[in-house]
Amino acid sequence: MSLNFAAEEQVAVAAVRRACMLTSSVFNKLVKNETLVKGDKSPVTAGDFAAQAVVNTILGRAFPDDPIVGEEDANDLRVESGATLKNRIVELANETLTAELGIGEMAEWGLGPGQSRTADELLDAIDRGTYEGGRTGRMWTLDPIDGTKGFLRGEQYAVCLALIVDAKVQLGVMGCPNLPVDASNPDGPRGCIFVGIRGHGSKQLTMSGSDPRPLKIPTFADEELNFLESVEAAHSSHSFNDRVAQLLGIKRAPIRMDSQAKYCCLARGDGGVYLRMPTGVGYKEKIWDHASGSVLVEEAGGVITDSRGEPLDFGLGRTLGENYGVIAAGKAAHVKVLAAVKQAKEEEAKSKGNL
Ligand SMILES: Nc1ncnc2c1ncn2[C@@H]1O[C@H](COP(=O)(O)O)[C@@H](O)[C@H]1OP(=O)(O)O
Ligand SMILES: [Mg+2]
Ligand SMILES: [Mg+2]
Ligand SMILES: [Mg+2]
Repeated sequence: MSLNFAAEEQVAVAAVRRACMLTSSVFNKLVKNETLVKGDKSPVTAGDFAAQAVVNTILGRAFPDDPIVGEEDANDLRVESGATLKNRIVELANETLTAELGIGEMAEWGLGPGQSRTADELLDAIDRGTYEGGRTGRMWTLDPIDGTKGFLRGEQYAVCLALIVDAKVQLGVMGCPNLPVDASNPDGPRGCIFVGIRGHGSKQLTMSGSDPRPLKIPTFADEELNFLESVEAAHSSHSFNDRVAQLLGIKRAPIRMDSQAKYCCLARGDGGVYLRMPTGVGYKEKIWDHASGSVLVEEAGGVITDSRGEPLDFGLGRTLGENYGVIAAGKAAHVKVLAAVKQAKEEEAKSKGNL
């Protein structure tokens, strides 16, 4: 029987839950000077930094020897021009770390009333996330807000945390504060946590980490299949997906959603295929954008590969290396989608050759 990572699961769920409390509460209060534009033109908010500070503080206390590959770093907060944003992040992170949640996590992990950290401690916690990754050993990977653009629009985003051991994802935990608990009731209650543990299945929990519901990807009839795809056309090619859908005879419209919430929706059967093809040259997918989603999907009975049918390699460092896209689906659907993707790629290559 494989390890069940019970201690890691407990810590990761607690950390993700606290980070989700933070991001939900900050959303309504964000003001203009609480968002920066990073070097790659993507936005980052006080919520991203503060959520990374909270999760890394908790991981640092519970597993002090584990390195972390996190999306954000504190460089922009250590300079004079970042002082206002830094103060806001310290305030938000401490509000969250000291909250009294009435569960048995608190003293042991340095959480709860009276457990405020200094600004330096919190910036250092953010910078615990600068690990380079690699092929061997244990490491965590964190996206404190995946789908920042969705977060800013008040739509879908996810707090994503995964444990990787020797380049294999063993545990993935995702918090989706805005995701309907039940897709068939889109106006009903929102907010859920998803957990995948290698060899032990996938489940959906409430936002407080209770009431586990096992997840299994259903087998879709061909006419029921549909795509889960990015909202942002710059992140993944909509036109390529349309061609693949056409080749497969798919009639249902795609579900467009930001973030790894798409993997959560795939794992519980809200949609049948996650397809993400590169839009242009240069962008490399990051390990924190796929690690937790990949184990969730696999443990719900699905398959995840690149567009050549090769497994994603989490041992290359902070990125997944050269970008061949991502296909995730239930077993039977994956075979069909992979074949259609190959055909669409051949067509594309031919039409480029003929130009
Ligand atoms: N040019 C890009 N191509 C693909 N993905 C990107 C690009 N820029 C940012 N991302 C990341 O894509 C993910 C969102 O993808 P999706 O389109 O599936 O919602 C996020 O992780 C986002 O980072 P971030 O975590 O900063 O939001
Ligand atoms: Mg980002
Ligand atoms: Mg991301
Ligand atoms: Mg992010």
